[in-house]
Amino acid sequence: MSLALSAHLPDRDVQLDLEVADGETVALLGPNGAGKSTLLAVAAGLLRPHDGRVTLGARTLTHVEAGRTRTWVPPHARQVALLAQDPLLFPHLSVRQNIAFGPRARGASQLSAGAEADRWLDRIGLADLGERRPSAISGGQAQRVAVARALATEPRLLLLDEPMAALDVDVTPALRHLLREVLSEQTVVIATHDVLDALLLADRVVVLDGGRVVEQGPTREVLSRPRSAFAARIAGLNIVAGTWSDEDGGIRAATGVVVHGLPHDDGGGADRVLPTAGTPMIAAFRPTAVSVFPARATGSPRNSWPVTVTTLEPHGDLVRVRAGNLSADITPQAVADLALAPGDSVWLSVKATEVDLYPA
Ligand SMILES: Nc1ncnc2c1ncn2[C@@H]1O[C@H](COP(=O)(O)OP(=O)(O)OP(=O)(O)O)[C@@H](O)[C@H]1O
Repeated sequence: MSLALSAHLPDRDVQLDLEVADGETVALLGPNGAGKSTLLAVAAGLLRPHDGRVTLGARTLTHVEAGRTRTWVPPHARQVALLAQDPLLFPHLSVRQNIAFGPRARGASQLSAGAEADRWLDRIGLADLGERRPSAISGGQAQRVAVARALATEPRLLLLDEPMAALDVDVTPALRHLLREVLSEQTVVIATHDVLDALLLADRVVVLDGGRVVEQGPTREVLSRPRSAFAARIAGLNIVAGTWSDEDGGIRAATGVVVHGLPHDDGGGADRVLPTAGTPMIAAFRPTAVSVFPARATGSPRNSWPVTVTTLEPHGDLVRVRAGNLSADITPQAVADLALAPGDSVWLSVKATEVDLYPA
């Protein structure tokens, strides 16, 4: 079922708008406090907006105007399943009974609800553990059971709130694999911090920040050409926003910094068309393309900016040097040669050919 949601919650300074097509999986990305959980709670009927509407297919689930409720379907009658970080299984029921609970509540006979639970146990690879209590299985297994229990209710919309967050990293691949398999025919909204969830599970990502949608699009497009600071961070790219300047042959940021690069053009080739002056654009480049120098770099067409080092942190085999919003990944040897430390004044340098420029 397609979802359309619009919600204004002035007490949280939140205005959220989201549309999800039938069968689509959308990942909600954003920093803490961006509004991801609020959006899921509004969709699930756990939170009433001051103004807003939630429709699933042709059915209105929530309709509130200036605090006055016009339509309100309670959570249990929405055919919406919400799966939280904590699997919240019924502790006094067996794993199998937990899964059979939804079909039973919908009026299925004990026999057919049990058969449905057995199919799910098989599908999640836990056929041997059906008679155990939730306290006698692992956290990763419990989360699989929670997925099965949610889907056994045949929801028209599935909401996942950071489903991997409480799990050990070694069990997340198995759960992600299961989700990828079972989510394909569902309409799903998944709130996550994790770029892998977005890449492996979602058709589209919606980036929230400060209670608003700041960016959205197909997952690959957003991660390869991010426009918001958060999407750039999870895509592992530096971005600088500015406007095209003919005279600089690059973009000029509000801070006065000029970034030279290759303007994106769809055709490619010799007759590339330069952007019009003043066009808002983003410059993106990888931290591994950035070098750190004690003085201004010269030589091949380069960008070179004076910065102050804020932090140094390990990043794989390299060291990530952060300077404000910009990062450079350099070798530990280079850090030692430069005797780098936070507070140092250095120059960051990146070749223009390493910088991708595209419309903001
Ligand atoms: N129970 C609450 N009462 C009042 N304000 C709240 C409540 N929960 C969240 N907020 C506020 O609503 C805004 C959105 O928060 P929300 O929890 O939806 O963000 P989030 O993206 O889910 O963050 P996180 O990743 O930390 O869970 C924030 O400004 C937050 O402080």
